[in-house]
Amino acid sequence: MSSLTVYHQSTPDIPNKVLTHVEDIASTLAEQGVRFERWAANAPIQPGASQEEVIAAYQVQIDKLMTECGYITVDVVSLNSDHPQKAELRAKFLDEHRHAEDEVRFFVAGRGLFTLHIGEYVYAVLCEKNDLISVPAGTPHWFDMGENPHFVAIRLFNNPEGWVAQFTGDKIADQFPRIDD
Ligand SMILES: CSCCC(=O)/C(O)=C/O
Ligand SMILES: [Fe+2]
Ligand code: NI
Repeated sequence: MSSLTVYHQSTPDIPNKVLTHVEDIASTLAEQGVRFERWAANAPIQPGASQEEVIAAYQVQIDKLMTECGYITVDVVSLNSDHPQKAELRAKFLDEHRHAEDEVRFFVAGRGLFTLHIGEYVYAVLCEKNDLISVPAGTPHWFDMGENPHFVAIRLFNNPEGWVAQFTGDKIADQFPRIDD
């Protein structure tokens, strides 16, 4: 079940609130400029599926986002627990970073935990299959896929280079809960 847990940055052990209804998650995140929507990811895609397979299965949804929002690049992160670089990839995304463009991710299988650091608050968004999230450019955040990743996310970018991150150097992510494996 998708969820949103909100903390003050000084109390990583004590959530201020935990939301599980999609409308509550979406409205709370919208107050911070974050888009969260429930889409339909009905194609039989499994973690480990190729980028080509995933893009072909979701071309309609990708075209809609590209046309509506002006994204120009798309790629896919498709990981299962057999991936040989799973530990390195986990560590990279767990380091707090920002992007110069919106972070747009459509989960079409599995799940992952995005944690956003906005002002003094921390918003941990457990995204699952069917969830679309768009985090505004410049928002410090990190992402946990767990020790045994199991997800497929379509990523859209408004630059030709695709994934580019500026790491903040802040080790705050180490204090906050990670995904339950
Ligand atoms: C869920 S897609 C992989 C993670 C990613 O692209 C990112 O930028 C995490 O912050
Ligand atoms: Fe990111
Ligand atoms: Ni699954």
